[in-house]
Formats: sequence, C-alpha cells, structure tokens
Amino acid sequence: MQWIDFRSDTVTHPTPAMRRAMAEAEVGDDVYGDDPTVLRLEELAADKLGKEAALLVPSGTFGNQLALFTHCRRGDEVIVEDNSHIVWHEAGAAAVIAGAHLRTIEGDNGLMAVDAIERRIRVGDDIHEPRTGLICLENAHGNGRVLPLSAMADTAALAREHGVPVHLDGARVFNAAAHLGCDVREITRHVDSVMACLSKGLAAPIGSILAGPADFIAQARRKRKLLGGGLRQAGVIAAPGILALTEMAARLDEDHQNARYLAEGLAKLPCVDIDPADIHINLVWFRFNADIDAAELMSALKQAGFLANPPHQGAMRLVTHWQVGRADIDRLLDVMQRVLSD
Ligand SMILES: Cc1ncc(COP(=O)(O)O)c(CN[C@H](C(=O)O)[C@H](C)O)c1O
Repeated sequence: MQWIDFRSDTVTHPTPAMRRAMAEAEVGDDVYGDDPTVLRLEELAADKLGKEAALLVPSGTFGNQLALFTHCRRGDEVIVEDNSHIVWHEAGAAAVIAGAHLRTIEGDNGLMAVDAIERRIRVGDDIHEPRTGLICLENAHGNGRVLPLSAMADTAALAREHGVPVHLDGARVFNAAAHLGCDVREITRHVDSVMACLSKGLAAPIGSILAGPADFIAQARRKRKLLGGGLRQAGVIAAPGILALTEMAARLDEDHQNARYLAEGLAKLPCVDIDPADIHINLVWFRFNADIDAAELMSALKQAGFLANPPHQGAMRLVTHWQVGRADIDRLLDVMQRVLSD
C-alpha cells in the first residue's frame, strides 16, 4: 500500500537524487577522518549554521544529548522549557548520559520568560546548589511555532551575563528560518551549539548535525566515539545530507504553505478548533471541541490510505512534507468531513 503519511516529517523518504548520491558517494573511514563526503557535509553544515565546526550524528536525540554530555559536568542543572523534546521524548537520556538534571520552566507557546530563566540560574556560591550547566532552547518548537529572534537575543544576553552556554534544539531550524524569512545564521548566532536535523523536512534518510565552536565539536567528537557513535564509510549517509542542505532547505516554504492550506480546511470542519494564523511551519496542531470517535476517525483515514497519529488528550497533529501534496490534503479533509459529520 502506498500510504500518504501525515504522522511526522520524520517519515520522509530520500529523494531520487539522494538515492543516486548515496550509491555514488565517495567514502572512507570517518573514525580516521578519511571519509571525504562526511568531511564535505560537516564543512558545509558548519558554514550554513554559522559555526566553526560541525559533526554528523545518527539522530536529533543523539545530537541534543551529545550537546548536554559535552557542555555539562555530572550533577549540573539544565534549564529547559517544559514542553520541549529534550524533556518529553528523549527517554530520560540527560540523567543517564550527561548525568544532568532538567530544570523545567512552563513556557508561553514554548517561549521561556527571561526573568523566569534568571530566577533559576544558580550562581554557584552556595554549597547546597548544583551548577547551571546549560540553557536549552527549541526553535522551531515542537508546538509548531517559531520563537521570535528578539526573545532568543534576550536569552542569549542573560546567559552571557552569567557565563552559561546556550544550546538550540534546531531539529527544524531551517523551517524556522523559512518562516522568519531570514538566514539560519540569524537564529544560530544567539546560541553556542545547535543541533539541526537532516532527516525531517530536509528528507535525508538519517542523520543530524551538531555544530558549535571548534573546541566544543572536538570534545563532542570524542564523546560521540565514547558512545559508540564513531562512523565508518558514512559518506553514504552524508551524501543525501549534503542535498538536504543544498536542495531541500530551499523548498520548506512549500510545506508551510501546504500546512496553512490544511489548517484552513480543518477550520471549516465540524468540532475542530484551529486558527490557521497560528501555523508557522509544517506542523499542524488542532483540537476537537466535542467528543469524537477517534477509533472511527483513524480507521476511516487508514482505509483511505492515510497514516496519522491518533488524537491525544483532545489534540491532534498532522504534518506536511515533500511527499504530501494539495490533492492528498483535499482527500484527507473529505474523509475527516464525512466522519466528523456523522
Ligand atoms: C524538536 C525535536 N527535537 C529533536 C527531535 C529528535 O529527532 P530524532 O531523534 O527523531 O532524529 C525531534 C523529533 N520529533 C519527532 C516528531 O516530531 O515526530 C518525535 C516526537 O520524536 C523533534 O521534533
């Protein structure tokens, strides 16, 4: 069955050009620093992300947790927004790998108030206190919204004042830049390290990038090896990653326009609450304002050839990407209209 998959942008298949690049990739042993395609990807990614150096890692979670593991000492505290991926979806890795404690702040649509961050920064002169080892931001946020650059600048200034590094979970930082109409470096200039996914809307089959200062990335490379993340002939995954950056980043606006189109259609359906103006990137979150038969809805979608994650606590997410077009969206809306009107 050829599914039309609205579950996430993690489901994207590599493009035909990526598959050709994978087959033709020049390779070497990356642990020895010999894979020319990985080196080319890391150099390109560092430049695109405005950092001195970059490191290819297997996943976004790996990149985030490697950042915590490299920035933090064991027992450090990490200030992070309560609904971030690092808190909800990384299997408690911060405690296991970095040995760090997550100090969460309830954000406003994912945005932590600067004064709330400041109240939680440990100044470190009290024997009872842990050290604040890192502040983490997420932009674009998993709630589908893009944090304003001014808010990132304010957080960066506070962090600098206290000598605390800032890491950006930039799984969708290229989506954020497309929404803001700015170069990615306008976002990443406010943080010390950034993780960016090649494998979501950018459609690479696997891989993320961790970028930052050269000495930080050198330490991270060593810690990646410690975690068993040393790569060998990884040129076969770096080659599609290069196309992700050089070709797919430029088309993300199409996914955002499709997401807005989907949201406008959802807004016309019975018992759906959504404001299309809230749609910043390719993540379309909405709520049901009445009891619906979720099992019937999911079954009807599946029978029509659509994959979607079921509603959770009344909220549901649909995600657009390069393998979802307007005709697919129209058909999905027709199915939802029929089920929700019953
Ligand atoms: C903001 C952010 N940061 C990090 C990650 C982790 O990336 P991977 O470990 O899946 O490559 C994700 C993946 N997000 C996935 C999704 O959205 O379907 C799931 C929830 O893990 C993410 O959304």
